[in-house]
Amino acid sequence: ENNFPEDFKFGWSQSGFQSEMGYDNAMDDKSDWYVWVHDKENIQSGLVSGDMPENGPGYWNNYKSFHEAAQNMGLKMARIGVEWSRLFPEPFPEKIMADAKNNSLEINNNILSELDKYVNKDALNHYIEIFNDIKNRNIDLIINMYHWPLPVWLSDPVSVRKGIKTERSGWLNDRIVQLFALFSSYIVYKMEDLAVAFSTMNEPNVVYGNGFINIKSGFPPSYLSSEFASKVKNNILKAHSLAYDSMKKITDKPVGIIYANTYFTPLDPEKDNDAIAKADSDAKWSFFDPLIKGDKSLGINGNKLDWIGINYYTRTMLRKDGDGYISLKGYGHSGSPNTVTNDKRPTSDIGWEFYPEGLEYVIMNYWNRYKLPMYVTENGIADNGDYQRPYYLVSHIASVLRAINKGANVKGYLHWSLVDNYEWALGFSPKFGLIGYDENKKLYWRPSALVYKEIATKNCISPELKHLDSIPPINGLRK
Ligand SMILES: OC[C@@H]1[C@@H](O)[C@H](O)[C@@H](O)c2[nH]c(CCc3ccccc3)c[n+]21
Repeated sequence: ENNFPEDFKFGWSQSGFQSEMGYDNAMDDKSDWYVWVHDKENIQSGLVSGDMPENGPGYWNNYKSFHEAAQNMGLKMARIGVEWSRLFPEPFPEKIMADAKNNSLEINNNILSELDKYVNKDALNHYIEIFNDIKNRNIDLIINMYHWPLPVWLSDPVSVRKGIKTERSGWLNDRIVQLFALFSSYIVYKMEDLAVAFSTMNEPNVVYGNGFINIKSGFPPSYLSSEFASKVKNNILKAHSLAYDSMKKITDKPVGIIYANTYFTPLDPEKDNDAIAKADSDAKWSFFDPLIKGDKSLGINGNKLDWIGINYYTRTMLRKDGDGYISLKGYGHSGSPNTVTNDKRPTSDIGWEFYPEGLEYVIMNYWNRYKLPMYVTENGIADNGDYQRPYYLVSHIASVLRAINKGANVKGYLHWSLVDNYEWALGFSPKFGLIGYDENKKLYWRPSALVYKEIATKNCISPELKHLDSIPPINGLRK
C-alpha cells in the first residue's frame, strides 16, 4: 500500500523551553533549565553553550506565524509542551507540599479548583489562546505535560551538581510523584477540550540517563550516580502511573508517554547478537513493562498507557562485552559531524548517523510486544544546509509506512521540528527546523518544508519523490 491510512496525521513536535522565549514579555526564568544554562561555571566549563533561550524564536508571541506555516504545509497535528514553571512560578501551597511529602495528597476536584488561586492566570490564558488557535485551524493537538524543565521551587540542579544536600532535588525527592500527578491533572482539568490526546512526559529516560550517567551531555544536574539514576527512574514511573490514573478520572481521551528510542545493531552479527536483546530490555522494556504489565515493587498494577510516543533519530552500534555490551563511537549518536561513518552513512551537523531502516524495526519491536497505538512523536536532523533533510524525511516516512503495512497501528508522524529552536546544552547551533528564522524572527522555509508539504497534502510519498527514499549521495561536501 502506497498511501497512508485516511486518518493518519502528519505534523510536528515542539517544547516550551526550546521555542517559547524570544521577546522580553515571553521570559520564563523560573525553571531549573533556565538557571542551568545561565550558570557561569557551566558556561566556563563548556558544559553548556552559553547561548541564551531568551534569544529563541519567540513562539509565545508569534505562535500564529508558526501555525500559519504549519497549516500552509498541510500539517494536521501538533505535539506541544506546556511549562510547569510558567503556570506555577511560585510553589504550591504549604498544605499541598506537606501532604505530597508524606504521600497523602488526595487529587480531587476541590484541590484542583484550589490551584486556581495559585496558577499564573496570564500564562494559563495565553496557553489556552495558543491552543485555541491550533484548534481553529483544524490541527489536532497533543498536550505534553513535561519536557525536562522543572520549577526552581522543586529543583536546584547547581546544588545537586555540587553535592550540596537540598530539598529541591527535583525527581530525586519522592514528593514529586504526587506533585507531578497534581500538576498534570490540573492541565487536563483546564484544557481537556483543547487536545485530542495527552502525554505525561517527553523522554524520561533522557532525564535520568543524561542527568546522572552521561554527565558530559550538559544536562542537569551532571552528577554521576547510577543509584540516583535508578531512584529518578522509579519516581518517574510512579509519577506517570499516578498521573495517568488521576488524568483518566477527568478525561476519556488517550494518555500516553513519549520515549527516546534507538535501534540497536550488532557490530558483528555472528558474535554480538544477544547483546541486542539485553540492550533492548534495559533501554525499553524495563521502563514499559512496569507501566503496561505492572510492577509490584513500584506499586504499579499495569495498564497505565493508552499510546506510546516513539522518538527516533538514529541507531546505536553495540559490541558484546562479557555478559553485557558497550556502544561504539563513530556510529549512531556518536558519529563525527558532517562526515561518513565506517558503514558509508552520512552524519548530520551534530554527527548523528543516517539510519532510516531502524525506525521501522523499533516500531515493530513495540507493536509485537504491546500492541498499543503509536505516534512517531519525534524524528528529524540537524542540517542547516538542508542537504540531507529531503532524503532523511522521505526515507524515515517510508520506514514508518513499511511498519504500517506490516500491521503496526501508527497514527501519525510528527517531525522534530517545525522551526529551529534552542537545542539544550548545544544552544542554537543545531538547526532541526524545516523552517529557520532571521534576526527579525521572520520565518523562512528550507526546501524540505516543501517536500513535507507534498507528502502531508497527498498523504503519500508521491512517485516524483520516491528517489529520496535512499542514502543521500556523499560527494565533495564530505571530508
Ligand atoms: O536533539 C533533538 C531533539 C530535542 O530538541 C528534543 O527536545 C528531545 O526530545 C530530543 N530527543 C532526542 C533523541 C535523544 C537525545 C536526547 C538528548 C540528546 C541527544 C539525544 C532528540 N531530541
